[in-house]
Amino acid sequence: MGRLIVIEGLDGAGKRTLADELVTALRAEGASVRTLAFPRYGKSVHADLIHEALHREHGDLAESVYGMGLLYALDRRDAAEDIRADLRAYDVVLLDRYVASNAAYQAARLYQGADGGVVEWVRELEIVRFGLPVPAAQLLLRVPASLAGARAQQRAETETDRAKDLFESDDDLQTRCAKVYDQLAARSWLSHWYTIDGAASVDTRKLATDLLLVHET
Ligand SMILES: Nc1ncnc2c1ncn2[C@@H]1O[C@H](COP(=O)(O)OP(=O)(O)O)[C@@H](O)[C@H]1O
Ligand SMILES: Cc1cn([C@H]2C[C@H](O)[C@@H](COP(=O)(O)OP(=O)(O)O)O2)c(=O)[nH]c1=O
Repeated sequence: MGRLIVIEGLDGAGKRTLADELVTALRAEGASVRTLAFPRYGKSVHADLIHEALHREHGDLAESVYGMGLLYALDRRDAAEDIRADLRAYDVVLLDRYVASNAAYQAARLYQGADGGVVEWVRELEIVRFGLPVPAAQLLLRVPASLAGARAQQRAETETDRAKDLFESDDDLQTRCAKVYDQLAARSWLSHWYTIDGAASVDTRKLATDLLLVHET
């Protein structure tokens, strides 16, 4: 069995960039790696509905914290068998966002902390009820909300189809979300968290060797 490793952080933190660099570093160490990003836009009807709701379609759907949380969870539920198969076939399954994104964002939307009701609702729904695999380790790519916002803004201006969505446009939400992520990491929510300073340059070679020492899932 391989290791399920998750990258978490704010919109624009640099998760996708880190994932790309980490794949290269892990392969250089001889590991086989499979990557997947949530939400699975273009592959899951739930993810496509999320995208549309975050771009102001589907009436008041995006206003419902639990409704949106459920769509994210259903997208992952549909991917659970594939993740389990990948864990049997690869040394590392690297995910760009996973269950903790749902915990952090929905808690932030409700002005709750990591000890609040919605974080436990996410755990109960996704881990207990849907039986999603628990990550071997979670990486919090930590950057100030202002820097993540600036990077997301730059990306929106330079890449097509990356106009900021409802969550990305809400600076206060991102600031609260950063706090919930810190709390989840401090509580080792679901598993151990590595905190990475995303404002500095990341030593992906060292990170890769550390991750290969993590117990298999
Ligand atoms: N370490 C970094 N320094 C400067 N810019 C970065 C860094 N990491 C990512 N970026 C840029 O910031 C933007 C957001 O990065 P991305 O990896 O897409 O973030 P995320 O996946 O967390 O939303 C992209 O335009 C990317 O090129
Ligand atoms: C995966 C996931 C994302 N989110 C949020 C985080 C982001 O603000 C938003 C979209 O995810 P994101 O991966 O940032 O997509 P994009 O490619 O559009 O930047 O959804 C949740 O609230 N719960 C989840 O389970």
